Amino acid sequence: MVKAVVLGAAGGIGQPLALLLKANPLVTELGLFDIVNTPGVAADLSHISTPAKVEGYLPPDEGLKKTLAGADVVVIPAGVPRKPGMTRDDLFKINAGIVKDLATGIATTAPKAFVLVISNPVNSTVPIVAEVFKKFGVYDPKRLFGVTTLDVVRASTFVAEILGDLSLSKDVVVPVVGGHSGVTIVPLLSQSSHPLPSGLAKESYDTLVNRIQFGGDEVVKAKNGGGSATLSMAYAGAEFAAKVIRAVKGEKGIIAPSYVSVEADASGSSALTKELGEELAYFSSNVELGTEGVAKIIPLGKISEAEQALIKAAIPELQKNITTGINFVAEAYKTEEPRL
Ligand SMILES: NC(=O)C1=CN([C@@H]2O[C@H](COP(=O)(O)OP(=O)(O)OC[C@H]3O[C@@H](n4cnc5c(N)ncnc54)[C@H](O)[C@@H]3O)[C@@H](O)[C@H]2O)C=CC1
Ligand SMILES: O=C([O-])CC(=O)C(=O)O
Repeated sequence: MVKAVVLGAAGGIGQPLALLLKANPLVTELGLFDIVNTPGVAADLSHISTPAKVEGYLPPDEGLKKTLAGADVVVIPAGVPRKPGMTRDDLFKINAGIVKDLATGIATTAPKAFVLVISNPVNSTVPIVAEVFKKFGVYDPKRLFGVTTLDVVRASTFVAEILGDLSLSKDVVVPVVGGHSGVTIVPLLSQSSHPLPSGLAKESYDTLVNRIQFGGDEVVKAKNGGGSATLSMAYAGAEFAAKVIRAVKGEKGIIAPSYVSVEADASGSSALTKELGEELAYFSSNVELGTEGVAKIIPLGKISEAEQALIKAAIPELQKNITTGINFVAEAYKTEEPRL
């Protein structure tokens, strides 16, 4: 029995993500929460002939609590998306408060759930969830994930394009590490399961790296004010959620990159710190998943000089984003009690 919950379920990501979770035969219950439209979305999905029983709630009448009751996996795509000209950090002002409130709901109703954060800026919203959980004394770093899967999905697609065969994209695996915004997105193309053409010009390599780092902007620009990636994000989010669910159900050896607290695995994190030459509280790296969430943080291993330079450029930005998230919660609790 697995209860999956989507918070922000009526949105551009929320709806297709809920559809894909409803299509997952391992999900037996699907809880949908949003400030609008969830009863309609739930009624619609409930007619699909798959096992999950679907329920949708709105804020009044303890809707959040009802949605979260008994949740095993909670995915959060609630919040505002970017418009052209904005960075992900520009979303912080609105999304930080939304994520803090939803995290409070999870901490008080489903503190053991695995929490998968999609809402941007992920580099800061994941620390926000952690800080809220700490205030309620229910924090387990193994159970908190920033969803960076879309970067991995994009890397697979763009590498397959360069190799001239899109049918390869489902098999191409490129670790993408760091965080989830611009220069903090670091593709380790030297570790691609399908090596790049040996004669690839430096300029083409740089273009590929830039496209993976700024793939989100490509979509924001094309949507021209209509938001950011939703369908590819729903696909990526459902893929990651499916991996977490399979691991929790006992499947061994499942590995996926995710933005996690380095506290989730002490030995992995000290190896990572050595590699980075810097202590970071959160970092996206390949993670082995297990029944309790993060089983192991896998260090970067051998990377190229170009990748080392990319990581060096990512670290100060990541540090700043992490501190912003932590400070936001500390500030909020100066003037309010941590309660739902
Ligand atoms: N991690 C990643 O790779 C990606 C993250 N994102 C982020 O995901 C977020 C959502 O994007 P979209 O679905 O396109 O936006 P959207 O505006 O289409 O949907 C967001 C939904 O959240 C709901 N919402 C707002 N406040 C809420 C609250 N307090 N409780 C519950 N629901 C609430 C809204 O009613 C709306 O239905 C954005 O922050 C976006 O930047 C988007 C793409 C990729
Ligand atoms: O670009 C955005 O704002 C949404 C996002 O995170 C992505 O598509 O990677």
